[in-house]
Amino acid sequence: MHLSSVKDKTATAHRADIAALNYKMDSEPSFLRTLFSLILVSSLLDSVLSEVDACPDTKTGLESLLPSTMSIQNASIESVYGIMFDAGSTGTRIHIYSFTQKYSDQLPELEREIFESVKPGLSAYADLPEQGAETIRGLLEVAKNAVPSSHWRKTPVVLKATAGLRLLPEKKALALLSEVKDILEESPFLVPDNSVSIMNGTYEGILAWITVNFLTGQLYSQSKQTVGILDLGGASTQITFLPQSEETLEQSPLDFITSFKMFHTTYKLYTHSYLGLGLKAARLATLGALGTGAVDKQVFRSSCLPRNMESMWQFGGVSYRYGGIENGESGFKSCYAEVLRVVAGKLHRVDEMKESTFYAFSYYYDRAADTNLIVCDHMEGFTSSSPFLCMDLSYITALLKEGFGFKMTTPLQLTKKVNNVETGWSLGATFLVLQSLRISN
Ligand SMILES: Nc1ccn([C@@H]2O[C@H](COP(=O)(O)OP(=O)(O)O)[C@@H](O)[C@H]2O)c(=O)n1
Ligand SMILES: [Ca+2]
Repeated sequence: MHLSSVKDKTATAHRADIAALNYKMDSEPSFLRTLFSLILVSSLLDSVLSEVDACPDTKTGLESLLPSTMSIQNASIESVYGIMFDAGSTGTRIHIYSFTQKYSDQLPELEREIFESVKPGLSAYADLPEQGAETIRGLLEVAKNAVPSSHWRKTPVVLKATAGLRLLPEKKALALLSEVKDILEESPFLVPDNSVSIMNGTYEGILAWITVNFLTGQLYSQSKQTVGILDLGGASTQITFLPQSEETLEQSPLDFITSFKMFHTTYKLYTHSYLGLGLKAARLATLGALGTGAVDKQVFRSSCLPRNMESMWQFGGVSYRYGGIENGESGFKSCYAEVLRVVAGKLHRVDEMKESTFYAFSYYYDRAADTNLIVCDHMEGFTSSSPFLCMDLSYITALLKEGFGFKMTTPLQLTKKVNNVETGWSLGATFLVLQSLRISN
């Protein structure tokens, strides 16, 4: 895979700040080393990279979404605000967006995003719904400071939960959502119908695709050379792209192809969310602990962990004991065999995916950015703060290579933000809310 790391810059940037660092992998262990040490190097060389215009054709400045005659600031145009909560399996985040829209037949222009987050996510409060909902209250204060009070009543606030709540028993998930709804209703913001819900995985992928293609200017461009997205969450993972070939449409299960209308255009997208293949769910699957609940005293072991390690780990409100295999196997080869079992036969692929460009974010980005050592074959050096590094990186490699079937030459761009705006489904979801309330086109 060719990897590029995308650096975010100001919203007025006129040129693409995409630094492409291409290289070829030869074997898995060196791939893993090169891949993740490369990302470290890219973050250290931030200032240098921002000067590199490796993809001069890609416009990422928000101004580039509008013709130059329309990007002149007009003080008489009022800002419109939208508040979106992303209740993910590992944390809850608030995104407060402000937009202007000068002409009703044009895309809205994103002025700014304010972002804040808390950990753990709502699903960690499965048995304490009131306490879980309290985490929302603090984030709402951020919104009150960000949105002028004259706009509070007309600014919609919506919370969408993803895989963490999808995996909880329905009763517990509904109790959490009901407490959250009460807190939103106490706020001064506009609370639309169905403002608190568990989002369907299909939407998660489509809305992230809308976000990334909006931010990279593809939705405005006539050529619509869109990019695909790969989102790796804690509990689920999504892939979405706009198929160009008839074969893809023919070879895909019906529920992988969805037509979606936004900004007066209908997009027929390939999208799927794999529940249970998020990074943290994959840890449980690798350890053989998925679906076991809290098993007292049982230690789940893996060759992806340092031999002498034994510790506790919490996910979704459940604690698990885990450790390495003392006097047993350890290192990349055996670890890779373990994670391969987690992805084997679980993912649908089409040939076109290998030829497309994908933006990969969330854990694809975070775990790469965390990496500052050669992993797997040097686990003795692991600190207790990152015991899962070898397992996670091996899983990401297996998922991309053996799961989705990406070739060495498939370009993947690791992103956290584009133009200082978070990648992910929240911005697309906010467009949908504004559209349904007829606040935007
Ligand atoms: N705005 C956001 C939201 C999540 N993330 C990343 O997404 C990963 C966790 O995914 P998640 O908690 O949303 O899990 P899911 O509910 O999507 O499975 C972590 O790597 C987060 O840092 C992000 O980078 N930016
Ligand atoms: Ca997510």
